[in-house]
This record gives sequence, structure tokens and C-alpha cells, in this order.
Amino acid sequence: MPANVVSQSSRPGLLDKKFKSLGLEYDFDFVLHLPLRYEDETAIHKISQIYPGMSVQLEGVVTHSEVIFKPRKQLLATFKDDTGQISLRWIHFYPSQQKMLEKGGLIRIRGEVRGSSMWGFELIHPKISKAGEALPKTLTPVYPTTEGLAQPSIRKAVLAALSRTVLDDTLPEVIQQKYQLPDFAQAIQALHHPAVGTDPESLTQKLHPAWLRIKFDELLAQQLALAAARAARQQKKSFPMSLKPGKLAASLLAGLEFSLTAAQKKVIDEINHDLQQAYPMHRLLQGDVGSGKTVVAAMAAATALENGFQVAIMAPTEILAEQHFIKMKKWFDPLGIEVAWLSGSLRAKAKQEAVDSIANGKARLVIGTQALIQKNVDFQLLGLMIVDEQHRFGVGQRLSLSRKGEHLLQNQYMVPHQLNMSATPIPRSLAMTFLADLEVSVIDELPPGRTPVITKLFSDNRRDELLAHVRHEVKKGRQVYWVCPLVEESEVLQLQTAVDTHARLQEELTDVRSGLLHGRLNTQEKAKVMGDFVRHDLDLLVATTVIEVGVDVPNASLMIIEHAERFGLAQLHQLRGRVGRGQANSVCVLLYQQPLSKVAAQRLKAMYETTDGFEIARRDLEQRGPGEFLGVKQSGLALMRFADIEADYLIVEKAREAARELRENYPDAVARHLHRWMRGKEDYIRT
Ligand SMILES: Nc1ncnc2c1ncn2[C@@H]1O[C@H](COP(=O)(O)OP(=O)(O)OP(=O)(O)O)[C@@H](O)[C@H]1O
Repeated sequence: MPANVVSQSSRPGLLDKKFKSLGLEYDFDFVLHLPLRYEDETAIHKISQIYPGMSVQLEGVVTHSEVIFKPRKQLLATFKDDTGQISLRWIHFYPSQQKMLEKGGLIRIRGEVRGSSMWGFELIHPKISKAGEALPKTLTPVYPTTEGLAQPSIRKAVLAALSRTVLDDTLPEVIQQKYQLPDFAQAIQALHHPAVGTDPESLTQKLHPAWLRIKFDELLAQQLALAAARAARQQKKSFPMSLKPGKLAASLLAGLEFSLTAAQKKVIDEINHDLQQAYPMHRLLQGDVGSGKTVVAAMAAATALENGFQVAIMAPTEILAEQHFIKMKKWFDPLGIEVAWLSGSLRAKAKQEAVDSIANGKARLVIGTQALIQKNVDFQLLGLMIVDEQHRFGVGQRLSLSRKGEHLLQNQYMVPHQLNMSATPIPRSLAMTFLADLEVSVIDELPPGRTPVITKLFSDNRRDELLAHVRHEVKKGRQVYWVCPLVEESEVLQLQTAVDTHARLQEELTDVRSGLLHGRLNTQEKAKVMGDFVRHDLDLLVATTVIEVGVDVPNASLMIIEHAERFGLAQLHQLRGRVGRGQANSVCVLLYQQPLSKVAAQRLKAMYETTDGFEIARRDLEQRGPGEFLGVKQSGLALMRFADIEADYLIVEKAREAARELRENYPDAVARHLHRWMRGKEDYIRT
């Protein structure tokens, strides 16, 4: 057991286990175990002053007590002080309590007043103690606890930890003054044992200046940790690339059927800047659905390829990876670059061939799923890895790919450059708090000529109207997606629903060529259906959410999402993003079934009101909270205990600024602060 583990009990093992289940192990854990609320035990009240709902503490005598059995067994007593009398009642009680009441004499009781002045006040299950004991001088804390761990035990342990811990301030006085922060030790004291008269609301709502200090310190630690992670990355070595050759990138550009938007050019410049550094790039490329991230990735790949490195593109689903493969092949084949494909579902022979050509360097650009991080895959010289939909991968998976590119060169480990892509925009507040270790590029402009998708909300009973709409669109030479409902409870049921929907639509729309795409099809079957749709051999694609990301058929102009109320906001936005990718006016119909829950109604309303991915992301964050939003134990979310990144946005900004100042001018303070707040949590900030 570490030396400073608190153990105050006669059965330390058991108590320590309970503390541990609350995350309390070291003294400083107890110091930061802050109360949920407070009780005021600093005064003795008089019965004549009390009112219902009031927490009271009274001293007086029990004049009568009895156990009654109707309507059930309970212990009743009458309690009196020099101003009046009230009833006490216990539904569960021990004989010892009963005895204590019978004994008479002056006692102190505590509890919440119930009843009315007309029928008389009573306290249910009041706490009893000896009269005349010294009263506390501060409010009494009520801590978060767990079953079997009573408040007095936690209070005692916290008090002991506080007395043993030196709470010196980690921040220099100038910083405290600049950001108007109370002293740390005083803040901690004020939260555990607030002075009488402190507004309890300001404490429980976490608005008291003492709370400001704690939240500030927490956010500051996070910013410092992320900055440290970034600095550590910059100490690592990567392959500085040259932009000089330029021919491959130029030929790629010349072959495109469109010219790049200003936003695409800007982010390509940002990426190229990173690729020229001798430390690894770690950049997140954000762009709304359909904003044209793929070609940006291709341009980054061109730079690395031209410098003699291999490039890997990893995507979370086969369909998405395959879409990338098709595009990259189309772009790079004519330029003499060998593009390889690797996925789990490849036959053994084809897989071996792919693995071999990756290892011997024949394959220059490798595209695939998680299969890329399997043990037997070795690159000859991986210089750039591109991870699409990065938030769908765990930190570990991204690290594994990165390790495949690690190279010992002149006794120095070289780490490949990394470009992460995401079509789920991350709200600014989240990005600032959690992704401070990433450089962020945003494609904030859609290719020209796009008209925003019009979103329509239809209740289920207008299905017939929709069928006419589908026919009309197909007649115009356009294509349609029909997304089957999500059945979260069962994959089998979901599959069945998709098959049924397809069969029914085939009957209803005899003149429309339709195909069915779902997760259970094997790769060839999927590729066939998708290929048919891309070539416009199919007019209607009935699909499950496998089409959520990456599918790019600019001729598709109508999307119908059945049971839209079952989908999350980000998912709906992604799905809707499959239309409106070309010049045609597009429509997305969200079919819903009544009754709608309040949250579902809010989601559909958000979809109706905006097509801006960042606004959708903001509302999603509001509805789901950051934990849900970021998914996997991502970039330090678990470090937030006290601050709320949305509500405390202003503190986040201040903490960022302070982190910069501290790093520049007060390295000792940085070390002290990180030591205090980050011990044992280093893993969270590895990215
Ligand atoms: N500058 C441009 N001008 C015109 N069309 C473009 C431009 N850039 C990309 N496109 C086209 O826009 C469509 C969407 O591009 P892309 O597939 O790269 O989007 P994305 O950002 O990956 O979107 P999503 O995340 O929704 O898959 C493609 O058909 C692509 O060819």
C-alpha cells in the first residue's frame, strides 16, 4: 500500500476498497473529492422558527415514545424544546434507538421538517446525538458516496487528507492576479468547509470563486498536458519532404475534372508545410460532408509518393475504403503509381500478394481497412498515413499503423506523418479542449454550384406521395437512396427489414431499377451493387447505414430515410450528405413515425433548420454531451471532472492563454501543476 494512502478505519481493507471504488486512493484524491452539497449544522434552531422543508437542528427532550403497529411497525416520539413540540418518526429502527428515546434527558436531533403547522410538524428518521456538543463553525459537507460508505467516514478521511497535504499554490502570484483566481488552498478549504453565510447555491451550482479556481486549474492542467504532448511529438523525427519535384502533384491536378476551391488550396498548403518539417505531422482535416476532402488527401499522398515514400490510407469500413481505392486508382494509375488494396475479406492468395507488394515496396499507395494494422503487414518505407473518419478508430489502432512506419535511421526512430480526416465537424469548444495536440485544417467552403439539400419531414402515412416523388426523380434521369430503418436491438432484424423494404419497393416501383446494399453482403456482392449504382445501372439504392460515409454519387438527388427518428444527428447529417454532391437540386426526406420523443423531435428540427455541419455538431454536443460525442476514450475527455466545456467555455479560453504564459515564463510552475493534476493519467493524452 502506498505510504500516503488514507486508512482510518479499524477494517482498513474494506474501507479502502470503498474509497477506491470512488477513485480515492491518494491524499490528493481526497482533497479533490468535493462536496455535492452542504448541511448547516452551525446553529441550534427553535421549534417556534421552523417551517416545512427546512433542515433543522434542535435540542430538547423526548416526552413520550412508543412503538405502534398500525398501519405498520414504527417508532413514534414527541420532542419538545422551550418553544414548542414536534413529532419524530422512524419506520426502520433499532432497539438501541428506542432505548435512547426512553431514557429521557437532553438530546440533539437533526433532520428535515415535514408536515404543516396545522397538523403538526414532524421529522422522519432524524439523526440523534448528544446535546451540548460543540457546534461546527462551517457548513457540513455532503460528499458523493457509494453504498455502505457513510458520510462521517468520508468526512473523516477528507479531513485527515487535508491535514496531511501541503496545498501550496502551483501558480505564480502574477498569474493568480491576472486571472483573478483565489488562492488554491483557500479555495479547497472554502469548498470542503464553507464559512457560515456562504451562498449554498453558488457552491452547488459551481459558480463560487473557489469553484472557478478548481475548474481553471483542471483546464489549465489539460492544456499544459496537451501542449507537452505536442512538444514531445516535435522532438520526434520524421521525414522532411521536399515540394520541389512537384510533377506528380501537378499531373494529378491537371487530370482533375474540376479546379480546387480556395479552401482546398489553403488546407493543401497547410499540409505541405507540415510535411516539410523534420518532426511528424499530426493534423486533423475537417470538412463538412461533400466538401472535397478526398482530393486533398490525394494531394498530400502525391507529395509523399514523389519523395519516395509509401502512403497508407485507412478507413473504418470496407465500403468507404473501397470508394477511396476506386478514386485513388483512377487518379494515380495513369501516373504510374501502383495502388494496392488490402481488406480482411480478400482471399488468402490476393491478401498475400498485397502484403508482399507492400513489404517489397512495389505497392506505393496502399488503401484498406483495419487489415492494414494486422501483424503480418510490413511497409518498406511508410512516410505518410492518412486515417479517414479518425474518430471511429481508437487511439491504439492509429498508433499501430504509425508503428508500422517507424524506422530506425541513423540510430533515430523516424515516425511517419499522419493526416486524420473527419466529416463529423468537431465544435470549436471541443477541439480547443481536447485536440490541442492536433493541428486542425478546415475546408470551410463547398465546391461551387452546390445548392443546399432541401430537407422535408414526412410522417409515415405519406409514403405513397413519396413513391410518386421517386418515380418523378428517376424519370428525370436522377438516382435515389432509400435508407432502411435502424434496428439497434438486432442486426438480424435490421437485415430482414432491409430485405423486406427492398422487396416491397420493387413491387411498388416496377419501372425503377433497384438494388439492395447491406452489411451482410460479401465484398464482391457489395462492390457489384455499389458499382452498378455508380454506373447508373441502378436508379434506386435501398441500403442500410453502410452507405453512411464516403459514398459519392453526384447524380443522386433524392434520399429517403425511414424511421429517421431512430438515428442520431451526426448520422442523419452524414446520410443526408450523400445527396447534394453534384449540380442538381437535392431533397432529403426524413420519414418519421409518431409519437416522437422530445429529443427525436429536436433532432429532426435541427436537421430541418440547418445543413451546416458545424451547427449540427454544436447541437449534437448540446444534446448528447462531450463523452458520447467524442466516442472512444479520446484525447483526454476523461480528465474533465469539474469543468463543463460548454458552460465553462470562457474559462477554457483563459486556461489556454495562461498555459501559454506559463510555458514561456514559468517552467517550474508547469512542472508543479502537471505533477499535481496529471499523476497517473498520462495515458489519456497519448495520441
Ligand atoms: N473543387 C471541387 N470542385 C468541384 N467538385 C469537387 C471539388 N472537390 C471535390 N469535388 C467533388 O465533390 C464530391 C465530394 O468530394 P469528396 O468525396 O472528396 O467529399 P468528402 O469531403 O470526402 O465528403 P464526405 O465526407 O461526405 O464523403 C466528389 O464528387 C468530388 O469529385
